Amino acid sequence: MNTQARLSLNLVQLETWVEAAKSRSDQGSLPTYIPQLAMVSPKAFAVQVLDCQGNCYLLGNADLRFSLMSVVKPFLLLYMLVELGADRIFAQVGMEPSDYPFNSLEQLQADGGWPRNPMINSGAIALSALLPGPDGQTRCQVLSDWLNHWGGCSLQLDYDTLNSVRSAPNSRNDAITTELYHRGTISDAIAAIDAYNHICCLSATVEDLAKLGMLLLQPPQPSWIEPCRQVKALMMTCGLYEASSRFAVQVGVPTKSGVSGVMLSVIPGWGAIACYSPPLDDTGNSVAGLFLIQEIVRSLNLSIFN
Ligand SMILES: NC(=O)CC[C@H](N)C(=O)O
Repeated sequence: MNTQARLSLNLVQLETWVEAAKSRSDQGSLPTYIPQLAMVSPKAFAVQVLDCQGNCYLLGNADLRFSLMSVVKPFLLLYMLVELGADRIFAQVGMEPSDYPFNSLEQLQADGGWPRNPMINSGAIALSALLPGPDGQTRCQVLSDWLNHWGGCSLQLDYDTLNSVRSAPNSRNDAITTELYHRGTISDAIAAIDAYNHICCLSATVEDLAKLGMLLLQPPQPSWIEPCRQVKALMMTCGLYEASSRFAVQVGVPTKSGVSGVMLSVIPGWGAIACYSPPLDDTGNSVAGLFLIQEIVRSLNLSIFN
């Protein structure tokens, strides 16, 4: 039970926190390994907060579309848990935090080819192998149709970013995929990495993302309650890679980041915070996003551990 009352948001406060967060973004840098992500404006910014009463707070550029990158991972996991069931999925990937960065081959090798969790690249590539369809495009369409239907959002494949991903071979992801294949975790390496690359390049606005967050907070069917709970637990323990534990202690809400600079927090009983600001810290998390979520959560007593 919460001993401290949770407060509601107002736009004036949000503006103050946004300005403070934006001023910190020059401490971060844009990723260069996907050329398209290095071409965006580091000043680009948008945030949408949707609460469980249906109130919506939006600041920044509402029309801005960005690729989900790793923020698609909780939703790939949700699809898998709902459609294939927890037994099948947790035979394919673990539920332990990772000690190494999100694209670590060493972690996968140390674990004998069994991905630590679905929030890192190895885990998401292993789950992409279970999406139905012959190729990445079809598999991505299956996932985006499903999410658009249930989330009431409009995810679209961003071909420019997909072409950019393909233009700069990612030796780490390729090596992870090869390892998964050789250890027998996946049987079709090409379809798995192709599907993974496609789904990371689904694009959204902060509104789309906040709606997806609400899906985790307000499961549309009773059978989704357990999958949604499991996804939120894994966002809390693994969503920010090596920074997950620190963020859980210091802030305390399930959160997922993506290398495009996107962040999503879901706060049971309260609402969702979707934020986009491209400059990243060393772990690959948005500098402004981390700060903004921390300010909102602390100021309004939203930690799930209160
Ligand atoms: N952290 C991320 O967002 C990683 C996603 C990106 N597509 C990659 O594989 O590197």
